[in-house]
Amino acid sequence: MPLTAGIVGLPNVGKSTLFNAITKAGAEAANYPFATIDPNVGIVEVPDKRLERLKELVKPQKVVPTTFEFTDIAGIVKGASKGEGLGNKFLANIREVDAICHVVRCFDDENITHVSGSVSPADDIETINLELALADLDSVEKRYDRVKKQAKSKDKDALEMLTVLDKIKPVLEEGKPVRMLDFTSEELPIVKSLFLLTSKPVLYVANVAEEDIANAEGNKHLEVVKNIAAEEGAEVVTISAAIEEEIAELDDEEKAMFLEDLGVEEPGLDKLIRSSYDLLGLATFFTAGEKEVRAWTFRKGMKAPQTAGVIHSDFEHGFIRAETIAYADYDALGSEKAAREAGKLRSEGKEYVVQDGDVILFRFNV
Ligand SMILES: Nc1ncnc2c1ncn2[C@@H]1O[C@H](COP(=O)(O)OP(=O)(O)OP(=O)(O)O)[C@@H](O)[C@H]1O
Repeated sequence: MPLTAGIVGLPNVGKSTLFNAITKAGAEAANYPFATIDPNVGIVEVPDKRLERLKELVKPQKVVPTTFEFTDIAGIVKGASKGEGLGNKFLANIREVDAICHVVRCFDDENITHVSGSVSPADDIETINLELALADLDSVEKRYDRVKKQAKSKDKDALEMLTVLDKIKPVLEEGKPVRMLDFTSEELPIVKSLFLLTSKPVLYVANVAEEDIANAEGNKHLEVVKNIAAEEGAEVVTISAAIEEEIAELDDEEKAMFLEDLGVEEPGLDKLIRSSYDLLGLATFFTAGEKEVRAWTFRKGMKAPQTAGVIHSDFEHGFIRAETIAYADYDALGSEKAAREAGKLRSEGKEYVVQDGDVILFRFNV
C-alpha cells in the first residue's frame, strides 16, 4: 500500500479546486497500468530535477518518475465527531490516511461564502482540530476505563498505557492535537498503537488569492496560519488553488511562461507534493539503464533488501548486493563507467541503509 496524504478542510476553502489541480496534473496513466482508479485518489508525479539530469546523462528510451497519492476527504462541519453531516465517514477516511493536508482559506472574496460568516484561519483550524480531538478523546476515554481496571492488578503493560493516557487526555480535553506532545522512545509505540487522528503529521495548506502568491508576506491570514503551525511544530505550504488548477492544464513551455508572469519559480503544487513526501519520511532512489531511467520511493531508514523489494519481491528475496553510486558522484562524474573507474561505485550488502538519491543496480538470485 502506498502512503497517502488526505486533503481536509472546512467547506468552501478550496479543497475541490486543489484536488482538481492534482487530478489534472495527474501522473501519466500509461506508466502505471495497474494503479487502482479510485475517484477520491489523485496520483501525481514527484517533481525531481535529479531525474532530468540522469535522463541527460544516460539518454534512456524511457523515463519514469515516482508518484505520490493524495486522497480527497469529504467535507467536515462542526459536530462531525458526533456524527453530524458526513461526520463518521469523514473520521473513517482520515483514519486511513498517513498524513493530513489541511487546507485553510486565506483569500478574501465576498462572492464566496464562508461557512462561519468571515474568513478566519484561526477559527477554521480550531474547528477541525477540535472535531478530531473530540473523536480521539472518545476513544481514549473508552480505553482509559478498561486499562484502569487492569492496572489495579499491577499489570505492567496496563500501567505503561495508563501513564501515556494520563499524558494525552488533558491535551485532548483542551481540544488540542496529540502531535503537540513530546513522547519518549518507550511511549511512542504505545501512542502509535492508539491510532489517534490528532497524532498524524499535518501540513497546513494556506490557500491565498492569486495576487498574493509571489509576495504572500503581507497576507495577515497567512501569518495566523504560520503562527499556529509553529506552535504545533507543523509545516505550511502557500498555494493559490484556483491558479494551480489553471497551471495543471498547461504544457511545459506555457507553464514556464505563466510562472514567470506570476513571479514564482515553481508551481505551488510541486511544493505541496515535496512537502507531503517529506512529511511522510519518504525518499527517492534511482535505477539508471539504457532502457529506462526511473525514480522509486522508499521510506527513510530502509535497508537495501527491503528497498529492492519496492521494485519486485524477487529482488528482495534473492538479494545479493546493491551496486550503489551516490547521486552527487553520478552527477559529477557523468556515467556509471566513470564512477566505477573513480572508485565511487560501492558494493553494498544486506545491512546498508539506502540514502536519498542513491543510483542502484540490485544483484539478485531468483
Ligand atoms: N485561492 C483562491 N482564490 C480565489 N478563489 C478561490 C481560491 N481557491 C478556491 N477559490 C474559489 O472558492 C470557491 C470554493 O472552492 P472549492 O469548491 O474548491 O471549495 P471546497 O473546499 O471544495 O468546498 P466544499 O467542501 O464545499 O466542496 C470556488 O468558487 C473556487 O473557485
